[in-house]
Amino acid sequence: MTAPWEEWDHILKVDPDKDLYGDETFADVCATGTDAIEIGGTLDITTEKMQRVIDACREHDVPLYQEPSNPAVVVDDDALDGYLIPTVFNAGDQFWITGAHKEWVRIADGLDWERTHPEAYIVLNPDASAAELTDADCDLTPADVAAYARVAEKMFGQDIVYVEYSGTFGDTETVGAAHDALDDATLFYGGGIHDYDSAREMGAHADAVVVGDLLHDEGCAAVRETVEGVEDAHADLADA
Ligand SMILES: CC(C)=CCC/C(C)=C/CC/C(C)=C/CC/C(C)=C/COP(=O)(O)OP(=O)(O)O
Ligand SMILES: O=P(O)(O)OC[C@@H](O)CO
Ligand SMILES: [Mg+2]
Repeated sequence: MTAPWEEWDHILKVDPDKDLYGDETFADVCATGTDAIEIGGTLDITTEKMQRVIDACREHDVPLYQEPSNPAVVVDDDALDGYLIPTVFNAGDQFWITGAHKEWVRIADGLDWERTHPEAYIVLNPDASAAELTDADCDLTPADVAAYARVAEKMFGQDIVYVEYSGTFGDTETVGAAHDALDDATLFYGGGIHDYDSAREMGAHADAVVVGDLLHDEGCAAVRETVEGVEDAHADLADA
């Protein structure tokens, strides 16, 4: 069976702690042409803020996923297509590799495993909140990142590997090395995608490109350009 993310080119990450741009609404957000919405951020997330975004998106037909940054912010809601649960492969603090997950499973009143999917993060921007929080080792060569990606797929059975440069545009050689290291797993790339050209450039190295801050800082028209950029990159690869 094909997993939904295998069909995605573009993912929009909505930070529940941030406002939308100008007077834009979630109807506008859901009409950007993105393939899926991921709701998540590292700092100042609460279940109330999560729920507000879920409620605003529930009537629209874009696939909706929660990406919780800790067990306390998980929301049980049928409007969600699923839960994408990070595990940070290069974390310095073990809590973010399996510790949080153990606590979640211990305290949860039963989990819906059918809708629960892990993401193998490799966090590479040392200035991002996610890197600081997890004490990630970001001093990695393309070969190191490729090896983490391969370990994630081959030894830990991960279907999604996520190269995360949150807040800054990443190194295409590093992202390409991670992509080349994978056989079947899907490579997500996120960080600093801000226009058509940056989406097209990184789209050539990743299966799906994640756009975050741009939605809140520049709005839906700018996001729509990034959808076109990554779709054009993938059309070029299909023609090659
Ligand atoms: C077991 C459960 C339910 C959760 C654990 C989840 C883990 C391991 C999280 C660690 C990494 C993390 C914080 C992921 C959240 C997704 C993410 C990277 C969001 C983007 O973060 P930033 O852009 O750095 O944050 P801000 O925009 O809030 O500054
Ligand atoms: O906010 P940006 O830099 O677009 O990053 C997207 C996403 O990878 C963050 O988790
Ligand atoms: Mg962010």
